[in-house]
Amino acid sequence: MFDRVALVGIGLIGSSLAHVIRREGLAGTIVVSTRSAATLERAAELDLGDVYEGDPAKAVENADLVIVSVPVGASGAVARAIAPALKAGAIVTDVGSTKGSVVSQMAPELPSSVHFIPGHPIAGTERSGPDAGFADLFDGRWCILTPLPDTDPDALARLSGFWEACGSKVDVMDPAHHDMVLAIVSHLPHIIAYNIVGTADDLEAVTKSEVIKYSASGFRDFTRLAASDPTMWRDVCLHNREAILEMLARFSEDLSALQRAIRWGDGDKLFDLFTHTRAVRRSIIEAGQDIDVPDFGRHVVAHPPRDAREPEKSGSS
Ligand SMILES: NC(=O)c1ccc[n+]([C@@H]2O[C@H](COP(=O)([O-])OP(=O)(O)OC[C@H]3O[C@@H](n4cnc5c(N)ncnc54)[C@H](O)[C@@H]3O)[C@@H](O)[C@H]2O)c1
Ligand SMILES: O=C(O)C(=O)C[C@]1(C(=O)O)C=C[C@@H](O)C=C1
Repeated sequence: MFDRVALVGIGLIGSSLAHVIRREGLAGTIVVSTRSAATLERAAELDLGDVYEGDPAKAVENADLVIVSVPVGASGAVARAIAPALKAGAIVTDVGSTKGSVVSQMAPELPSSVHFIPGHPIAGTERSGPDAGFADLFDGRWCILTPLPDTDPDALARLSGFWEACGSKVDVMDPAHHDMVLAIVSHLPHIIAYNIVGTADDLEAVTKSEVIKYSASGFRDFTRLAASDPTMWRDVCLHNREAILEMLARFSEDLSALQRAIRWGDGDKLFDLFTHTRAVRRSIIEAGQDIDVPDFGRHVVAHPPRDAREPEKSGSS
C-alpha cells in the first residue's frame, strides 16, 4: 500500500501499527523512530521495523506515510523536527486522543507540500510502551479521521484504506466535534477512574490492604483505567481542556441530582435513572461496537426521556 512508512513513537499504538502493517504487508519498509535510545533498542529486539532511527527527521526521509504516535503534548515538537525532511506528497497523520490541539500544534509546522490528515484510533488498553502492542488492536474498532478543509480527497481515501486494512472502521468528523464526543466517552471515564481510585487510596483506614483484599469487580474495572499511562492522560486533560470541563460540569450537575435522590429517598428517580442506563448498555451490546456518537442536545443522564422508562419499578432481573 505504501513503499515506506515511518512510525514516529513506538509505544502501544506505534508498536500495534508495526505489527499489523507487517501482518497485512502494508509497507515495503517500516522505519521506526522514537525519542529514547532504550525504547528504540527494545523496538529492534522486538523486530518491530526494518530500519531504526533515533533522529525523527532522518526517519521520515522518503517516507510516503508518516504516523506520529506520541503523547499529544509532544505533537508540535515532533512536527517541527520532521518538517524539513518530509517528502513532497507524503501523508502525515497522527493517532492522538485529542484533535483540535494536535491540529493547532502540527498544521503550522508542516509544509504545504504534504497531506496532513489527523487521526485517532478508538482502540487501546491501559498498557504502554513497545512491548504492549499487538496486531489485532484495531480489529473492528473505529478510527476517526479529522481532515482539514483543504485536504486532498485522494489522500484521505488512501489513509482511510490504510486504516481499513488495519481492521478498523473509518469515520470522518470535524476536530472540535471529535473532542466533544471523546471527552464524554473516553476522557471523562478515565478522569472518574483516576479520581475514584485516588479517593479510595486517600481513605487509609479502609484501604491499603483492604482495597486490594475486598476489591469488588466494579472497583477493579476502575483500577484498570486508572493504571493508564500518566503522561498520555496528563496531556489529554491539558489538550482537551474546554470540552472536558464542559463534560465535567454536566457530570457534576447530574451527580448532584443523584445525590439529592439518595438523600431524599427518591426511589422512583433512582429506579428511572438505573433503568435508563441499563437500556443504554443493552443498546450498545445489541449494536455490537457500532455505536453512534451521543446527541449532546438530548442526552442528559439524570433526566431520561419519559419514553425510555420501563413501567415495572421493582425487582431485578
Ligand atoms: N493508549 C491508548 O489507549 C491510546 C489509544 C488511542 C490513541 N492513543 C494516543 O496515541 C498516542 C500514543 O499513545 P501510546 O499509548 O502509544 O503511548 P506510549 O506511552 O505507549 O508510547 C508513546 C511513545 O512516544 C514516544 N515519545 C514520547 N515523547 C516523544 C517525543 N517528544 N518525541 C518522540 N517520541 C516521543 C515514547 O518514547 C513512546 O515510544 C497518544 O497521543 C495517545 O493519546 C492512545
Ligand atoms: O480501553 C482502554 O483501556 C482505553 O483506554 C482505550 C481508549 C478508550 O477510552 O476507549 C483510551 C484512549 C484512546 O484515545 C482511545 C481508546
